[in-house]
Amino acid sequence: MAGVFCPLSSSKFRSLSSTNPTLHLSKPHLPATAFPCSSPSLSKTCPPALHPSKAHLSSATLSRTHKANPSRIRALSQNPLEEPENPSYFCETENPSPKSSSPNNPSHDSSQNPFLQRQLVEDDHPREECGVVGIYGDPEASRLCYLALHALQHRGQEGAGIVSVNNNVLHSVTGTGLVSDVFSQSKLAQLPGSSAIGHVRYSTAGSSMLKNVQPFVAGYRFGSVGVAHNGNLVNYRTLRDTLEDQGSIFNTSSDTEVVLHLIAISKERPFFLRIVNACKQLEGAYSMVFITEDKLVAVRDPHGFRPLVMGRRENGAVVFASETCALDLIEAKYEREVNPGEVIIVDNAEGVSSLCLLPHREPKPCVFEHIYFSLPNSVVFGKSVYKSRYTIGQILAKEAPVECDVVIAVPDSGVVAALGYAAMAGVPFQQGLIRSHYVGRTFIEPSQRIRDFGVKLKLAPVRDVLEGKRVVVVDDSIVRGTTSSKIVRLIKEAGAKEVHMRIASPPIIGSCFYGVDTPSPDELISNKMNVEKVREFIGSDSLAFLPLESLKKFMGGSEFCYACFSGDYPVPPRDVKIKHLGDFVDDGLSGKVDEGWTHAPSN
Ligand SMILES: O=P(O)(O)OC[C@H]1O[C@H](OP(=O)(O)OP(=O)(O)O)[C@H](O)[C@@H]1O
Ligand SMILES: NC(=O)CC[C@H](N)C(=O)O
Repeated sequence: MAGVFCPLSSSKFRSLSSTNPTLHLSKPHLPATAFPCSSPSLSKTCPPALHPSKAHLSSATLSRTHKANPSRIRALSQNPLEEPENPSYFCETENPSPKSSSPNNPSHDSSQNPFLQRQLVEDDHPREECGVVGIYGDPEASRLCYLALHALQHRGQEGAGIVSVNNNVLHSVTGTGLVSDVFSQSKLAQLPGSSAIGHVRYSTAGSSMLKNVQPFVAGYRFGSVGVAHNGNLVNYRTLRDTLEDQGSIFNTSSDTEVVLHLIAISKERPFFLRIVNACKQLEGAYSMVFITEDKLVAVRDPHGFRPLVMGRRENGAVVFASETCALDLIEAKYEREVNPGEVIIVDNAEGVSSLCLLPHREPKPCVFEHIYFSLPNSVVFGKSVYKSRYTIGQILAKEAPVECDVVIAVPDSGVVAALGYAAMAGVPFQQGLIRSHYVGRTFIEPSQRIRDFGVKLKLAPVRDVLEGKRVVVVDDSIVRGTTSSKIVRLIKEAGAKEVHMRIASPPIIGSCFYGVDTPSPDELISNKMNVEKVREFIGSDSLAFLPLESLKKFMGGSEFCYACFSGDYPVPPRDVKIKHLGDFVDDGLSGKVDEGWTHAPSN
């Protein structure tokens, strides 16, 4: 087994292969990786003990459902992504004229526009992803997990859950809604123990039902395992079909469940090699934390699409989280990222062991984390999100200048880029839109006749800032175009003389298959229209996007995934997006049963 395990250069990490004679490693040739394997000096960090005894499984609230005949699941194919008609990034009207809510302006009147009409009845934003957390060696593990999930709430609002381990028993509480909806003092009291994992969910595979809320817990031959996953598996359907052919029965319609089945059927010993064995069969994005009776394991896929960081509390407790903002909240010091393709095992016997067991591929972290998803106070992929957004705003001001009196942001995610834009343009930044923090993200507009009600409820214009002004409005992205069109109208109604939209990312032309629930390509406005047509649609006097080349240059070239802007997918999306595979039984929460048919993209 020489050369298989690669301890990192930090002396805190050690190679299991060289020091643990009890391991029975039956796989002779695990792939070599490019991680630093230089440090011969190894030491252990041992968090407080867990008590070994017989394993049991205790799941608190999840009621399992059953799946019917897989042959009824339709195979789907997706059209190749189209190039947008015009690849230019900047567009303005020669003669800016107000395009307010006048019904005479067809380009801006949603009732005349089938594209917009469809959007009005749907949630019209890029969906968040998911957030994961894992804590080992703290007597307050589940409470810390709960706090960390609050810090990660922006990554998923459909459901939340925590699994803790106490006396070799796994305890689980999961529920739909926000972290504050799911957990109470009494629920947290049901989660004793010094290790725990947690999850906030925005679904990418499997609908928004209680049964799909993570972490999942399963019993297998030698014990129990819980998993929390951020990402999306592009070969999920194929794996599930194969497993079902072999007799596996699935409890959920989430892609994540295949991981547990693959672990259960693996013949590898010890446990972490089962995880490695399972992960080798996965394609796509996964930043995952696993919990067992005596271990916490963190894994990141070989491309490192999704973030995952490691930190440590003063008492030595080891913490993993999707973003550093979660570490900050629970006073864990950021140590480093979990590297792409790395498996980190934390247990009482060995402390922290870092293994490079998955094939090493070109890193492709998601650039959209820096543009939209992560909080600005986080360090993601080793870079400050705040700095990225600020610099992107500055670049945008250089690339797409316009005469203006004031720069405002679409809160929240446009704020930092707007600050950068204003600083570079030498124009005051002002709060021209006030956001209500009491409106949930799942707000549904009541009817088309009062179609701006939703955006007005969330964003209120400040007339004092806008009246008679030439206004630059900075937002992070345009997905379907509905937010921008409504905002332009609001700002014009508040008396702005001109409205110039500046978007701190390139046009989005492709769906994400790696954990972001973006709409299908036919719903992405920049996939259907060139910049001038998008400008007409949103009704602004000018519109400019950040050029993709400028973004790449700033982020450092091809070391990121830009698939949503370029259509170049580092891992080919083999299966189409499947939100409802296996949803044959309603758990009474989603209010709909789709009889198991997958939802085909309309193009
Ligand atoms: O083109 P659309 O389909 O309308 O989607 C784009 C909008 O959605 C996001 O905002 P979100 O409402 O998620 O708020 P946030 O900025 O607070 O994250 C994003 O910041 C854009 O404003
Ligand atoms: N957004 C995500 O990371 C989702 C994780 C997983 N694919 C799910 O749908 O639950």
